Amino acid sequence: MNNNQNNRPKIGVLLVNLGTPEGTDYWSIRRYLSEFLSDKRVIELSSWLWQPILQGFVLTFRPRRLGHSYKKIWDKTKNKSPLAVVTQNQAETLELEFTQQHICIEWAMRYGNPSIKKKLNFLKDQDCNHIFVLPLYPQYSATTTATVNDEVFRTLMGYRQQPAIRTLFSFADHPDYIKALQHTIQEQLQLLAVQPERILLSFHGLPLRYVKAGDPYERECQRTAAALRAVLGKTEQEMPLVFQSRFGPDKWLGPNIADVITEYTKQGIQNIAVVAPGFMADCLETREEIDYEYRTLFLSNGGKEFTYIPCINDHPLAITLLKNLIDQEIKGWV
Ligand SMILES: C=CC1=C(C)c2cc3[nH]c(cc4nc(cc5[nH]c(cc1n2)c(C)c5CCC(=O)O)C(CCC(=O)O)=C4C)c(C)c3C=C
Ligand SMILES: [Fe+2]
Ligand SMILES: [Fe+2]
Repeated sequence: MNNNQNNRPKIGVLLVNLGTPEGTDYWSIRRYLSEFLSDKRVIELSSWLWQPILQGFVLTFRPRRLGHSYKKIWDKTKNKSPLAVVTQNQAETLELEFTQQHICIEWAMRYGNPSIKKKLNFLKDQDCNHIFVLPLYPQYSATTTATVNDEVFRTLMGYRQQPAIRTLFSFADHPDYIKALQHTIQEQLQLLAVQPERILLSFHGLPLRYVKAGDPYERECQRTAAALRAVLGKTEQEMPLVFQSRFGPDKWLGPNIADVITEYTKQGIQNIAVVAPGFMADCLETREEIDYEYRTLFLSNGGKEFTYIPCINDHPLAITLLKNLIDQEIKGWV
């Protein structure tokens, strides 16, 4: 029963990230990948074609290989994946910023747990009749932001009394986001005896056909890259935009980070840094793929210094960014 039926808004905020397995064992990873890769926003193929490949081939072999990768980065103290640890920290730290205003801050994962449905039900039980959904993706893509919104509205289909909802398109060049990135980059560079010859801005890739069909993600990444170069005073050559995490046989957005790194080593470039501005939290794609796989690739091809610059995670400037995004979006409700 909603005790808050009058006009007085009670506000809930739901931070949503991608999702991650609950363990490093075969079945935990299989469950997670099966939900993720069955999402038609993510894999745009007919189910007749894709499900037999997914269930028969991908989910037979990939979970075992991924299990080894997740084990390398697993948070052993909390027995959780870093993506879950950081997202929870972000929400809990943010909550402290809003105690005066009685705004409920919750976090959810698009795939796996805690689910969007569970957290929306929780906010409903707290009488939140105004909910701001904040997908933790700085750059919009239908494969990430839109599928969060889909899931939110699918859940609301089961509500007789629906809350007012706001969503966020993106924050690709929001000044507070750029400031948080600028700070983490400069902080890491200050620790280095010799400055890198290149700082790669590495973003999660996307199949090229999605971009050709109208997904604005590539432009969104370019906006972030341009804003970062401007504040750091770097050229495109010094700070190139690259894409990582290719999956499947499709042609993906380029340039691919592995090709760029290999080319650098051929040119005799010996000192590089990599930052992944598209990720709000360190995860498999940064800690394992960049900091381990691409480091190994660079060093084994003759590179000398490889610096991985962490994501903004729960740095105070990341919390300021999230706080300001919330303040900006709930205006008119308070
Ligand atoms: C066609 C497949 C995929 C698309 C499209 C895609 C887009 C996309 N993903 C992220 C962020 C993350 N992806 C992560 C892992 C991951 N991504 C895919 C596939 C696609 N992603 C797979 C199969 C996996 C699992 C790992 C693997 O099998 O290689 C993660 C990390 C999760 C973790 O547990 O740490 C993130 C984060 C974005 C931003 C994006 C679109 C731009
Ligand atoms: Fe700092
Ligand atoms: Fe992905």
